[in-house]
Order: sequence, then C-alpha cells, then structure tokens
Amino acid sequence: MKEVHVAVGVVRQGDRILIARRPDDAHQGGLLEFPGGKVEPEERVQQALVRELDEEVGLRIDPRNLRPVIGIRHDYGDKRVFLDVWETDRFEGEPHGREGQPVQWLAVDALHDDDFPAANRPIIRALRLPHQYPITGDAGMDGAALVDHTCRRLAALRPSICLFRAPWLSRDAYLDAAGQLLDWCSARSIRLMLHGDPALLASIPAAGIHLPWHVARRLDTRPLASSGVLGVSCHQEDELAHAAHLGADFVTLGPVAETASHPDAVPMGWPRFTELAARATVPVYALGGLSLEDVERAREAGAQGVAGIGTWWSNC
Ligand SMILES: Nc1nc2c([nH]c(=O)n2[C@H]2C[C@H](O)[C@@H](COP(=O)(O)OP(=O)(O)OP(=O)(O)O)O2)c(=O)[nH]1
Ligand SMILES: [Mg+2]
Repeated sequence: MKEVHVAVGVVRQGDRILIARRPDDAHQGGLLEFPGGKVEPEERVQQALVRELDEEVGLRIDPRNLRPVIGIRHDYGDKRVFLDVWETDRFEGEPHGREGQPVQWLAVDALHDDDFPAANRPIIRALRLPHQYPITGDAGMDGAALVDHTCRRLAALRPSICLFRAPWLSRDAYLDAAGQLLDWCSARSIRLMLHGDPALLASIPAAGIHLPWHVARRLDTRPLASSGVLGVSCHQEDELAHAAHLGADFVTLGPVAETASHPDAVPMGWPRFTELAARATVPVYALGGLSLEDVERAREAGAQGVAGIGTWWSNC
C-alpha cells in the first residue's frame, strides 16, 4: 500500500490550537483533526499546507513562518499515512470551516487522544512537551548541596519539565532528595520526572518516570497510567520501537555528539539522528553533547528539542 504524505497544520493563538472536525464520510470521519491534507505531486510540504489552510479554513500563511513539529508514520490498515506536522502562530484571516466543517480553538490540555485519529496521539504528546528537557548532573553531589544546586539551576532556567537523574545516590538518598525537589517544583508548575525504576513513583508522586534503557528493556507494558509521563532513553532503532510499544510519551536519543558525561559512547551524528527520528512514532529529544543553541538545529532534524545536562547545568 502506498504511503500518503499529509501536510498537517498546528495553528496557534496564544495557548489554543485550531481544531476542525472531519466530515462523517471521510477517512477517519467524524473525528477531530488539525487542518491539512494530501501533498500533491511536485508540491513541497510547506506549500501544500499553505494551500490546504486556505482551502479548508480560510487562513493565509507565509510558508517561512512554518516550523516543524513532528513526522508520524501510521498504518490504519485501509490506508498508510505520513503526517508531516508543522506549526505557526502567524496567520491572516478569521478561521472558518470553508468545507462546512465545524472549527474551534482548543487549549492543548483539552485535546484528548480518543477524539482524534489514532495517528494523532504522538502529535498531541509533542504539543504538550517543551523544546528543552533538562537533566540534572554532577556525579558525586548529594544531600542538601544537590537539592540547593538543582533548585538554583531550575530557578534560572524555568523549564516546564525536568529529569532528576542521580544514579550515584542510594535509593533512599535519591528518594529523599526527589521528595524535596518535588515540593519545590510543584509550587512552580515544573513537572518533575524521576529516573530509574517505575516503583519509585509509589514513594514520590512525581509527574512521571524516565526509564534508562536497561529498565525499559525488561518491561512489556506501560508501567504507569496515561495521566503520568513516560520517557525512555534510547540509543538505536530497535529501542525506539520498544519504547513506542511501551506507550512512551517521548524518548531521548543519542549521543548525537561527544559528551563529557558519557565519554565512551560513540556519537551517532546528526544524519543518523535525523534518519532515526524520521522513523520514530513518538517525540524524540536529541541528547548528548548539545546545548540550548542546538534547539533549532535539533528541530530541523525532526527532534522535539534538546535534552541534556550540559544544556543548563553548568555556568552557575
Ligand atoms: N488533515 C488531517 N489529516 C489527518 C489527521 N490525522 C490523521 O490521521 N489524518 C489522516 C486522515 C486522512 O487519511 C489523511 C488526510 O487526508 P485529508 O482527507 O485531510 O486529505 P485532503 O484534505 O487532501 O482531502 P481530500 O482531497 O481527500 O478530500 O490523513 C489530522 O490531524 N489532520
Ligand atoms: Mg483535509
């Protein structure tokens, strides 16, 4: 079955997104959708999206204002699609359903998986995630010093999500520090991710769990409810597939470049990263030897953004 290349548009106004309803008689009919449609032969995806947004909802967009969100391959059984998703918050015109379809502005939190075609799940995940995923560092630091330092760095960066990674601590020491960080983060709307075994969440009700690959590989089903956030550390293609099978909300993939925290790991480089991200069916953060300056480059390579220690931990 030939794959259909679909240009999909995430049009933002503040924190709300333009959503349409697919006609009852269309493929995946009756469900909600991001406006868009098939890329015609000879058309670039951005051109196709500019055309579709005009035809479907009456908006005029400059293709230079489109930014990549994610690319998702999905097999519906009766149709195979490649959803090539782009976003913009710059448009002219008042959106209206030019093909008679209802359109509305919905907050990201009001987008529910079951209202959309199945292929949209990772798109909704991607829209809920930021472009930076900071990970704590500094092997050897512990106790109050580690908690204080982490809070100071978080106060400076103000991320919306953060991974507390400290594999050098005992389980008790890790849980103690994580409990203090959770109080601090909750008061500032920072989603704190724990690192390691899903059972940690029973002691500390953090936003979610990030599984190192050696933990992820032993699991066969998603280890937490869909309201929690599941991240998985991946390094190669079969690991990405397993993370998707576990229902991961996102993965990290790397190392992309050489990194001081894992000096023995062989970097995959941007070309390989781009290839793997294109085949992934969950949002992928680029990891390893990157800094905040690499966010744009990572997004061009198909990433959700940049994850890492070096991105924010030093330069206190
Ligand atoms: N536009 C859009 N299509 C989606 C989404 N999710 C999803 O699985 N699809 C699928 C459904 C369709 O099989 C395909 C898009 O086709 P379409 O019906 O929008 O194509 P089109 O606008 O060119 O319409 P037509 O010429 O076939 O009438 O992608 C989504 O969020 N937006
Ligand atoms: Mg369409």
